[in-house]
Amino acid sequence: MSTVLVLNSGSSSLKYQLVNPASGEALAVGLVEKIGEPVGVLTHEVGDDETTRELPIPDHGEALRLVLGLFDEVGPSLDEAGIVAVGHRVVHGGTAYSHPTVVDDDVEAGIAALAPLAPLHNPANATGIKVARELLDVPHVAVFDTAFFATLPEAAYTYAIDAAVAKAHQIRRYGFHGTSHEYVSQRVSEVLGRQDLRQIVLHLGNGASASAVASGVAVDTSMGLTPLEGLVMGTRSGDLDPAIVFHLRRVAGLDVDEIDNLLNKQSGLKGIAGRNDMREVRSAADDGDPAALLALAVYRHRLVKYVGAYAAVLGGLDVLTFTAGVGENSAPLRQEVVDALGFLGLAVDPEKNAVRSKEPRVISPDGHEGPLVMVVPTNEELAIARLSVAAIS
Ligand SMILES: Nc1ncnc2c1ncn2[C@@H]1O[C@H](COP(=O)(O)OP(=O)(O)O)[C@@H](O)[C@H]1O
Ligand SMILES: CC(=O)OP(=O)(O)O
Ligand SMILES: [Mg+2]
Repeated sequence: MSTVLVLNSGSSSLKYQLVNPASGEALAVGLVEKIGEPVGVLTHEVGDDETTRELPIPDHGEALRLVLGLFDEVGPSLDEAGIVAVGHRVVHGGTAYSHPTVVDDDVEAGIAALAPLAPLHNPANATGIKVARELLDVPHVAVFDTAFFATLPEAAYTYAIDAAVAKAHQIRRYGFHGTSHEYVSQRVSEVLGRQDLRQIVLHLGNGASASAVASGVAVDTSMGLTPLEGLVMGTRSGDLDPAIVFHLRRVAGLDVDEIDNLLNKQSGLKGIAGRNDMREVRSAADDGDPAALLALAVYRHRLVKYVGAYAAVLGGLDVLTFTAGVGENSAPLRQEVVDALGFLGLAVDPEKNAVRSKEPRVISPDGHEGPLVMVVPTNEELAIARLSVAAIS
C-alpha cells in the first residue's frame, strides 16, 4: 500500500488526511484548531476512534509535531502505511505555478513570495511546507487552488483597468477552489459518461465560488485576484462596488487593514445575519429572524445571477452541480436556487433532493429533458493525494 499525507494549513488551523490515492480510503483524518490561541484543539480520527487534545499550540511547527506524535502513539504508523509523499494545498500559485509542483527550496521561497497576492492563505501554506519538509523526509508536492483556472480565456481573466498597472502588479483573475472544481466536474463527466458538457459547479463551503467548465476546461470563475470576489460567503462579502472601499476609507475612516478585515472576516452571512454557519442562518430564518431571512435572500440572489451569467458564457447549460458543505447538505437551498432558475429548464425532484448520500447523484426528475441538476461531494484531499503521486512518478 502507498499513502499520501495531505496538509491544508490555514491561518490558525491545520487540516490533514492520510489517504490511499488508489482506493480513496482515508486512513486518518484530523484537524488542529486555534493555533496561536491560549488553548489549541487537536482532533485525530482513525475509523470510529477519535482522539482529542487540548493544549497551547503556539505555531504550525508545534501543530505538525503534535500530529506526527499522534500518528506514532495511536496510529496509523506512517511508515507501515507506506507514505510516499506529502501533498500540500497551496491557495495561490500566481502566474508561476499552474501545475502540481514538487517542492524544493526555490519553490518553497516562490510560494512564500506570493503572500501579497493571498495574505490570508499563502503565509500559512508556506509555513506548513517549511515545517513539514523539516519533519518528513519524503517528496513534498504543492497543489495550487489556482491551477485549474490557468486556462481561463483572456476576456475572462482581464480586469478592465489600466493595462500597465495590471501587468506591473500581476492583477488578473486567478480563481480558487480549483482542485474542487476540477475534481467535481470530472466526476460529473464520469458519472454521465460524457466529456462534451457545459457545466456550472457551485462550491458552497465557508468560502464559496462558481465555475463555468466547457468540455473539462474552465472558462470562467467567480473568485478573482483573491478569494474575496464573487458569491456571498460565510464571512466574505463577495462582489461589491469597488468604490465602497474608498467610501469606507474616506467617510467611515477605516484604514486599509480594517477594511480588509471587514470584507474578509466580518461580512457575508455573518455581516448581514451575525452568523457565518449556514445551519444557524437557516434555523434562525425558519424562526422568522428578519436578518437571517435577508442573508439567505442575498446569498440566493447572487447564486441565481451567477448561474444565469455562466449559462450565457457557456452558450447553454448541460449540468448544474452543487458541492461542499452547504451545496452537499442544504436541500432547501438547492430547491430554492433551482426553482428560481426554472426558465433555464432546470428542475429538482424533491424526493431525490432530500436523499443524503456520499455518492454523486442526479436530483432532476426522472426522464427530465433539459439540463441536469446534480449533487457531487467534493474530495479535495483525495484529489491532492492523486495529483501528488502523479507529480512524483
Ligand atoms: N446540513 C447542513 N445544512 C446546511 N449547511 C450545512 C450543513 N452541513 C454543513 N453546512 C455548512 O457548510 C459550511 C462549511 O462547508 P465546508 O465545505 O466544510 O467549508 P470549508 O471547507 O470551506 O471550511 C458551513 O457554513 C456549514 O454550516
Ligand atoms: C481559497 C478559499 O477560499 O479557501 P477556503 O474556502 O478554504 O477558505
Ligand atoms: Mg473546503
